[in-house]
Amino acid sequence: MRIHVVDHPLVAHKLTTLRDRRTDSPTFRRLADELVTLLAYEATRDVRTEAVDIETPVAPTTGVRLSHPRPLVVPILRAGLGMLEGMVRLLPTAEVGFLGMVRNEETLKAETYATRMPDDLSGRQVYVVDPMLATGGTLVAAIRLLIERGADDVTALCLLAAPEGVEVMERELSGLPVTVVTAAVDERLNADAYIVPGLGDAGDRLYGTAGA
Ligand SMILES: O=P(O)(O)OC[C@H]1O[C@H](OP(=O)(O)OP(=O)(O)O)[C@H](O)[C@@H]1O
Ligand SMILES: O=c1cc[nH]c(=O)[nH]1
Ligand SMILES: [Mg+2]
Repeated sequence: MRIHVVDHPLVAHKLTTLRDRRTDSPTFRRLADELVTLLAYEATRDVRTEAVDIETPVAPTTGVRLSHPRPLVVPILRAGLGMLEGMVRLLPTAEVGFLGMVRNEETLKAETYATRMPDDLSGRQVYVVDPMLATGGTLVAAIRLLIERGADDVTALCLLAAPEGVEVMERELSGLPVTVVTAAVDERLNADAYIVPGLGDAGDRLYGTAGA
């Protein structure tokens, strides 16, 4: 497994506002969307392409286009939905699959409540989007499922990661074709397995359900 931390002043600027507890849900959603675009630019560096012959108004030439089979983008519901639009804006021909997963806040185990994507992912490049990599339980389970279905290249885009979660991913997904792209690796997890300093509960902040 490889990890890539996107080190860019615009990413750091937007992430700081995202972390700020005073940032309201509409602004949080907009910033998450903008950050995905910046992360996706890095994350799609190895997206598969093929040569294509075209004619410009001036001359014939050979360019590139995304190759078949199309990449699959998988948001992990609920919070991952906040990253979907930004991702498909950059990869408009991508297919989209869905994984509904929630972390049981007592056991910290990821529970899957919805799966809607192709059964056969043989030879597919997959981009998983989920803002938070905390204990790593959710992403490890999601990526195992994708690889069991045949995906041969999985990139996870996260807004924030905890070092504990990165370590779990490295151990559990060792030797597998997996890359994690994130805007930052924070200090640690707290006793409730929330990322410190983090940004709180990403789903609640995206959808205005804090304290609900
Ligand atoms: O790395 P982990 O310890 O597994 O935690 C990370 C998961 O927690 C959050 O989702 P949550 O369970 O809050 O669900 P939600 O998106 O519906 O709010 C987040 O979006 C990840 O999916
Ligand atoms: O800090 C965290 C940890 C898990 N899920 C979140 O939304 N935030
Ligand atoms: Mg949540």
